Amino acid sequence: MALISLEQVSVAYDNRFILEDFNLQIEKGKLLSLLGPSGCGKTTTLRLIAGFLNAEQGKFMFGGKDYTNVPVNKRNFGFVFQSYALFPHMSVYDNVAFGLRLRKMKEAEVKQRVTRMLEIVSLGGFEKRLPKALSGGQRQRVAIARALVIEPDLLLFDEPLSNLDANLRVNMRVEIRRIQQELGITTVYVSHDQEECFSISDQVAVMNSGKIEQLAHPTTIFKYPASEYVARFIGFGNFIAFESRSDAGEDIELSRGALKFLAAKRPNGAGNLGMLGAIRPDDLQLWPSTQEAPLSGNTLSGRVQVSTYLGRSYQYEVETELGVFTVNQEMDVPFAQGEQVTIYFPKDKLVLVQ
Ligand SMILES: Nc1ncnc2c1ncn2[C@@H]1O[C@H](COP(=O)(O)OP(=O)(O)OP(=O)(O)O)[C@@H](O)[C@H]1O
Repeated sequence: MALISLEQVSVAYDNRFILEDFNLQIEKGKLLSLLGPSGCGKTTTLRLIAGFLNAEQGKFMFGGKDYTNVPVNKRNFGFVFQSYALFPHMSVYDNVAFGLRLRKMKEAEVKQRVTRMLEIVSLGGFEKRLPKALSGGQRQRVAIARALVIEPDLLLFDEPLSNLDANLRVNMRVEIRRIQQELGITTVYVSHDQEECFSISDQVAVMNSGKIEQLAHPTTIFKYPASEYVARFIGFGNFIAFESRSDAGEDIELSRGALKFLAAKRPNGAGNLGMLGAIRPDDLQLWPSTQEAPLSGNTLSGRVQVSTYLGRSYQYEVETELGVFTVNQEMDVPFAQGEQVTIYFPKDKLVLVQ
């Protein structure tokens, strides 16, 4: 049974629905991310779960109990926000101890818990420091320790890493995942950063205008986006609108005018619905048109319009009779502008979406 269940929830601001008939289930001990562009309703969903916001309609079930009208202070949930919101005049120790003292816990136990939690977030020895004497990453770890020390039934993160620089973000997300798994704590994590969500989640819910477009394991979303929206959001930069499709054993035969293409069926037989083909720029390869592509698969003739150097690879904009394709390719000797090329892509990299 799911630990969290949002059932047919609707939330409106100023008579405008932000979430409508919204459903979401999360299993105990899992980390689920809400991923989507700015304004799609991620924070609203999190605030609803936290209890900062009331739904117009629908139910929020937690551990089999109706939590819809349970006030914030009666929900034993921990929060970590984008701005760490530490108490500036309190030491690291007192910041972390705050929630326990509020619960009137005995000082001996407070000490035991705070010490253990500071060890978990690798801040043992920092007890007496004030927040202003800490780095951004250390402050965020104090915020995480403060949220965890109350042993919450649920942990809620809202863009917790967006104020940190790139290297620290990567380290911190590993840290968050490690702590979450070590303590087996159910977590909802909001971010608009795809890589961040994919790297730490058991499940990712991709949101679009207050609806979940796809909810699945990160690898499933990465390989098999369910819709054009999800495909675009996670970097499938090339699309072909097919005119016909037919079953051909292991494959699906597709056509657009006189051009024929093949898509591999998905291993579990599911998905690959629709007539719109999506391919990542990294999954296309270019060959000089004078050479034959060495592998069997899909090909399309084109001409290099623009070539840009990305460091590890080159990015090409290639003009074809089906529009402009973006190709990322690692190579020592790049294709020149105006060069005639063949675009090649294997059938298992062509994904059909709706
Ligand atoms: N208090 C409010 N009053 C009116 N409209 C609001 C309020 N809070 C949010 N909204 C609107 O609700 C929509 C969803 O906002 P929400 O904060 O949930 O988006 P988000 O996906 O978290 O975006 P971001 O990544 O920018 O934080 C937006 O269009 C926003 O303008």
